[in-house]
Amino acid sequence: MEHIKLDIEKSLGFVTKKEVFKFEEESKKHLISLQKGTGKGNDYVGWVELPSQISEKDLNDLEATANSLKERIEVLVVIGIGGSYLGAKAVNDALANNFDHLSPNENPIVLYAGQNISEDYLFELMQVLKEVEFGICVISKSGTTTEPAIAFRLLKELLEKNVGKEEARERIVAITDESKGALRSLAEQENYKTFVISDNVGGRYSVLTPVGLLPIAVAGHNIKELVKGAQSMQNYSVAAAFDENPALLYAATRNALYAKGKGIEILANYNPKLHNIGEWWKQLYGESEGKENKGIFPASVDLTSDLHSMGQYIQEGQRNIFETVISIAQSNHSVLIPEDKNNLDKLNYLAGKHVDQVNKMAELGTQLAHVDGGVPNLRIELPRLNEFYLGELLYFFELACGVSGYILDVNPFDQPGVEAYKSNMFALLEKPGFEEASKKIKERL
Ligand SMILES: O=P(O)(O)OC[C@H]1O[C@](O)(CO)[C@@H](O)[C@@H]1O
Repeated sequence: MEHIKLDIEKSLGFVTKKEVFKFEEESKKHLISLQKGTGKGNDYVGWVELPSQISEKDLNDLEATANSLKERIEVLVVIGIGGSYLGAKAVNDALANNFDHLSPNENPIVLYAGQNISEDYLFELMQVLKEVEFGICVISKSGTTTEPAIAFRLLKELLEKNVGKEEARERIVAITDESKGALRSLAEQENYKTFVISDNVGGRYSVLTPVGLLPIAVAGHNIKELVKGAQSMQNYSVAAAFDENPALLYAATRNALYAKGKGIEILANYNPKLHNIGEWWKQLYGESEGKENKGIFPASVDLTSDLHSMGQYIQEGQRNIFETVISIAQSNHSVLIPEDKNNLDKLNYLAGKHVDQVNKMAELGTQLAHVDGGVPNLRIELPRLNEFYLGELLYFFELACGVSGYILDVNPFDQPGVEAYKSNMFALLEKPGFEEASKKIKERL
């Protein structure tokens, strides 16, 4: 069976193999702590065994809910922020036709809300939703996050106005905690279909729970294959030797590079469908590792597009970065560059070649240039862009993140720093309970 592969060869001029392999025993130990739940943040390691625990029945239930929504709606609005929407968006965008919005297929279009507090965004979204049959999948683990709560209040009201309370109830699904939070109470009171996010799975590790799987199923993608891919990577990661174990090797190499002053990691792709894999990955690694004044800063670029904007910096800016390239071995479609008898554009030397051959040479040329410019390169290769290998990729990144966070000696499963902006915002908005903080913050203005 073919798996996704990690190649660290082009980072070895910057760290030695010995410096990477120094983490071999430690990373194996951390893998066991994750599996046994004996490390930091062990209340939140439910995702480690999750792929193998998802049952056929769970998947059938999700598909049945997706199908019943599909019968009623043209558009599904996924309301959520952070881990409550990034995984679904990453997978949906990776698998969708780039131009689905211009030639709709039999599946509903998935839109997103609650991931910002922009009045213009919500106004324009509601204008669109007035004219279409829509449903809502509202997702919040805590059930109390302000951004999605505002969006849900507005869109629920609009939906009830459009189709009446009874029909709206059939079109709303809530995914939240089993018993706690405002969303749970609301869902129970309104009698919505609900799915549970387990207590032991944090938002950014939740893409393989209903949080990711339901919106992915509604968009028409094969969630069984996605889960199968994650299971395959779960099984492989337990058994593979260190030098063939992508998750352990990735965790070790990035920590070896970090120890050499490489404090920024840029995740690069050569296929625009992977843009939101980068966004998902940034939350996963940023929230997991950026704490106690430590952590690699996760950034991302879409290439070759960003070679014409960020390329200059990557090539010649501060030498504190390394790059991890996601490459798809074989494209899903075939386009050949045609011969042109006038050859005014001087492109005939490419005639007969696949566009992807050019893309691959751009990738290789860039990788060599960046290495020459002092940027260590790692390369992750997916045989194809499909549900199975995306499932492998997602689980690979999650597992590597847990191990990497433990090597860094932080709790990769909390995010205490996110509260700071929330408390200030609540104080500024004079939320009940924040009277003291309100007074104090206003003195600073
Ligand atoms: O699902 P919730 O509880 O609304 O949280 C959304 C996001 O907010 C955070 O708690 C903080 O950003 C993330 O960890 C999480 O993914």
